[in-house]
Amino acid sequence: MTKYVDRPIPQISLADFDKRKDEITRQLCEAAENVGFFAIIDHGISREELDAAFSLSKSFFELPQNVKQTVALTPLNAGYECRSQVRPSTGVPDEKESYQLQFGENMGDRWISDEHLPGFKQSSLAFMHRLQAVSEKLMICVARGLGFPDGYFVEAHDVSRPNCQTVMRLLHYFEVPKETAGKVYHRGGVHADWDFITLLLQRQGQPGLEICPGREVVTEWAKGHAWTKVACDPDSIVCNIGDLLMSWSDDRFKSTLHRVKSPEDEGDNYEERYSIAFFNQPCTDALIQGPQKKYPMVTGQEFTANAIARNYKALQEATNGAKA
Ligand SMILES: O=C(O)CCC(=O)C(=O)O
Ligand SMILES: [Fe+2]
Repeated sequence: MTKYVDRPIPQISLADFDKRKDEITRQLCEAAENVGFFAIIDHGISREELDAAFSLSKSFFELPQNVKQTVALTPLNAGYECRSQVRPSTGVPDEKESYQLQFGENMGDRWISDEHLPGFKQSSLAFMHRLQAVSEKLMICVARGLGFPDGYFVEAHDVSRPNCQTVMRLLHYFEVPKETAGKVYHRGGVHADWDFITLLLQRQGQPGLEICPGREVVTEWAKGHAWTKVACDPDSIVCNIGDLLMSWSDDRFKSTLHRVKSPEDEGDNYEERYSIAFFNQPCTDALIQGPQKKYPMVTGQEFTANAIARNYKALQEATNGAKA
């Protein structure tokens, strides 16, 4: 049985943003320093827009496998993958499929064609811009909180530039058999995100996301630690700090371990699950260094490459360890 502990996940309203920037900055900094997760409400994206985005996602995942494979995942994190993401924490692929969409040149020819899904690219990009607009509000507050000019992080994540690396990820977790016969079906193994801030959208009645604050446990992938269930409210956007912002804030803001629970305990969600994650990533030439200069300056490209290499190394160690 998993150990659980109730930790409050702060809720932050973005209503009257222009008038309330300083108040929101205070709330956001407190959440980022202590929990690493918070939920935003009054973000301006309507229930209809959210429903439409999930319908679009479903229409993609319902395509035949050979059609989805026409946009197979590239090393630049664009395109479709199925049961291929292996987390260092588990050593086996997550029971899911996902489609990574980017604004910039990394996307190449990985958009599903209009022939298969008319208007998919246009509708997805329009929705990505809506999530970008919400992200930019958070970036302004983070900049204020860290003593940078308001536009500092917005410029570093400018999605109108071809070298932008921001990703919207459509996720579909497969149904898990109720009789697991001892097999653990990992949905989203324990990990921390390596981006700036992640925005996560969930569907009513499709829970599963759990967090484990305490960066010190990262090397053990939170095994044996107490988890907190994140409420599955379709009107709020769950946000978490990623490794990039942790580093860019000289470790003041915490990138938090999280997972999508493997259904195995009483009351777990065994049904299929859809979610949408929006990973704010810097332009490749953005220069990254915190106000106290705790870490050497790196470019956006170097930061992302280092994160991928670190993950790969951890994976090698985990899978070699499992074989030994
Ligand atoms: O689907 C979810 O709820 C979380 C997804 C996630 O953590 C990720 O893709 O990094
Ligand atoms: Fe994540």
